[in-house]
Amino acid sequence: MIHVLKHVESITQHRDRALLELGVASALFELVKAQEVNLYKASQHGEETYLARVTHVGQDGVSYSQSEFDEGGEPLPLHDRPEMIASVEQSQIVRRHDTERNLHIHCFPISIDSRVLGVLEVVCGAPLADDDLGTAEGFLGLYRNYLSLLDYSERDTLTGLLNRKTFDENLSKILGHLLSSQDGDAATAQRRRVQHDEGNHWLAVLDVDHFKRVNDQFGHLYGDEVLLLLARLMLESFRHQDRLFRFGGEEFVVVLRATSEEEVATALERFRNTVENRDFPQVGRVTISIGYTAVHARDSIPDIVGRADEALYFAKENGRNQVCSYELLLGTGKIMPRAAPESEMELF
Ligand SMILES: Nc1nc2c(ncn2[C@@H]2O[C@H](COP(=O)(O)OP(=O)(O)OP(=O)(O)O)[C@@H](O)[C@H]2O)c(=O)[nH]1
Repeated sequence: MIHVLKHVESITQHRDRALLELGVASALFELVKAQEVNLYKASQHGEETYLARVTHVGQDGVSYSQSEFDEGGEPLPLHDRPEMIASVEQSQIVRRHDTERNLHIHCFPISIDSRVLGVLEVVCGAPLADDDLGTAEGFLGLYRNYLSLLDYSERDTLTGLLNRKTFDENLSKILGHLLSSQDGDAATAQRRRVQHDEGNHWLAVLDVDHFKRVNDQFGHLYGDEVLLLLARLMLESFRHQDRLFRFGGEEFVVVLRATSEEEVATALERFRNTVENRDFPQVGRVTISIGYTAVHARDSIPDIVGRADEALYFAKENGRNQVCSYELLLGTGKIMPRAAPESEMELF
């Protein structure tokens, strides 16, 4: 009992998803004497659901993805693993005997508010006894509750998008990853490049045009409705690995991964066009302006946001309802380079 409580204490001291997940997997690995425990996260690509392994605890060691932006191992099409399909679709624990390896695989669905978030896989030499099944379910319940709390503190209450606090944390993690893949040894850098082969990171700031007029003409409630609908359109338009934030007011931020500037420009232009052609209830036509920039390893967060803001400011000053790239504006001489900090301070 004391042993179990120690695990609970260690799990609940984390405010970081990856550490929380690692804590749950390690606790189960030890308590039910598993051969390995894996946590898979579900994601949707079109019609197909994929599972990516984000946490692994086994006799060969421990591994986990360190960032929201690190998708972990290669996504696994769900149809390759029938026990996982059954677990996700029927939302119940499914057990399979892998006769080749003589292992018993137990799949526990992880869902919150009937949304399937993933699967916890517990691999053992023998089927789990009722007591151990109870332990696993208990830890899953703890994990789910804790995840809901984390989710609540990370989201903007009006739109449900990620909030400003989460933005700083996420972007710091990305910069940390970029730096370590630049500075690390060649093998690590190569592995990270493979993991990140979906391209570089870009940051876009989106702002509703003349939003004050919407509030003044239709009232604050309709203004809020516009923000809510806009957030929904963002969720529909951008890809699952792009991160969407509400920065406050009528300003939104998207952190995207793309292989080229054209790809980012196309995604943002498509979204601008979607908004322009949408009929917002009562309010009618709404447009947005967007500024974006590339994210580099040695960037600071204020610098990145400052560059995207400068491109946004240019879009606003030059007719609104358009997408502007900081780098393109700079390259064509439409804006001046931003002043470098006067001196670099070192703090000890
Ligand atoms: N309804 C609603 N309005 C908000 C919220 N947060 C900020 N606002 C309003 O958003 C408006 C922002 O106006 P401005 O920054 O002047 O810009 P704008 O009218 O959008 O004009 P441009 O950005 O120059 O195109 C203000 O009227 C704020 O009161 C919110 O959560 N809900």
